[in-house]
Amino acid sequence: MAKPISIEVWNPSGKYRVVSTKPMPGTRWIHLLTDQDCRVEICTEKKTILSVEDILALIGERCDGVIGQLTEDWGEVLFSALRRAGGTAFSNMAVGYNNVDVKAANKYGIAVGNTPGVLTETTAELAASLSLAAARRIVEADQFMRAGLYDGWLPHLFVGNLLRGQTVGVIGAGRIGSAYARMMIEGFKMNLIYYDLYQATRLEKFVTAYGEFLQANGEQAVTWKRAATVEDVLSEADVISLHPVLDKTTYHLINKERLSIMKKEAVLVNASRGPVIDEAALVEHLKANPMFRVGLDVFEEEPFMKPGLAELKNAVVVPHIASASKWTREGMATLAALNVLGKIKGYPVWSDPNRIDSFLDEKTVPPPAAPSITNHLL
Ligand SMILES: NC(=O)c1ccc[n+]([C@@H]2O[C@H](COP(=O)([O-])OP(=O)(O)OC[C@H]3O[C@@H](n4cnc5c(N)ncnc54)[C@H](O)[C@@H]3O)[C@@H](O)[C@H]2O)c1
Ligand SMILES: O=C(O)[C@H](O)CO
Repeated sequence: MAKPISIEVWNPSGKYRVVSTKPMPGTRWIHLLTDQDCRVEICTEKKTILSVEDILALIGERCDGVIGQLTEDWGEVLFSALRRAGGTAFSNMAVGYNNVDVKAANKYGIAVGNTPGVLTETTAELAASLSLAAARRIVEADQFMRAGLYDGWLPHLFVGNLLRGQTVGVIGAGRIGSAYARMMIEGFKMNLIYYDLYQATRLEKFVTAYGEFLQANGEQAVTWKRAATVEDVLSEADVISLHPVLDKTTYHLINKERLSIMKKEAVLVNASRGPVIDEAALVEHLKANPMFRVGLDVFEEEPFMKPGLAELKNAVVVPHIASASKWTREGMATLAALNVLGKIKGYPVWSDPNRIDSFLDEKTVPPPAAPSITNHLL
């Protein structure tokens, strides 16, 4: 018999049963559900990554909707079980939903929600932090200090890269990629080259206007270029940050060949999804090119790093924390809960998943809508 899963229950007499596979920050998301007649069951198992079997046990015989996490494998098995339990709604507590088999969800009539917008600036700020940390060798220098090795200022000590006036490359100039680009351009007066399947018109207008502003103030204008190929970005840029969705077009987008065309002293940042980079090829490239630096928030086979990466001084590594600010994580929990509630209640999908502020204002009642449903099943 399967081991029972430990849960915390809110509003036991609620009509609709909503399960969250993890405790999530804040309590607003819980109250939004319980105020609308939901019984909320939160999995409190200590285990970090739940298996499909664990989640099947959580879904049980009757379940209206589930809030899940990007570490879980949401496919045929779970969606069919959710359907059998009478469920119609699932939401990831994440904007990325490459862990979800949307075709399987469609087959069982389950709406799939995600949490865009609320994490855009937070994630871009972490990508900017990784860019600076890698360019200026912050982690290496910190370790040096703590090891008691500093015995005085030296002309060559931890010399890194200057960002001002250099070129920032962005691959995937959607919400986060564009926010990151604006930070690097406005903050460090970098020029932009980007690659995306679509034109980033608002970003281009921003760079043009900022360039004109700088010029009017006697400074050199910043410039932008939309690249025709990924290779153009990789060969031209000094700092490159990856922000595309993960799908079959972006799997191993950065591979051995593409690493080889990058500048020897370039900085590469990844706060999108690990498999966008062939991590084994990256380790080899970092070993062969000690002046090439990376800042990584995500890894190909989380929670693991490919052999050799942890020993490399030219890599800054953090554990998938790009959206980890209190406001953002509470907002993600709220959006995920409202996606599930919206489907249960039969509300329409919000018209613009890029404008979700009205769901996040704690002082007002959120609109009767599901903030972001990716498969239009409402
Ligand atoms: N590290 C983290 O904690 C964290 C946090 C938030 C988001 N993310 C990841 O970042 C991704 C982007 O989030 P977003 O809100 O900016 O999404 P978005 O949809 O606004 O942007 C994604 C962009 O990728 C582009 N794209 C798709 N295929 C491409 C290709 N083959 N080549 C180049 N560009 C391509 C799209 O056109 C789009 O502009 C998410 O899907 C998620 O995986 C990670
Ligand atoms: O896709 C996402 O939202 C992240 O990876 C976690 O914030």
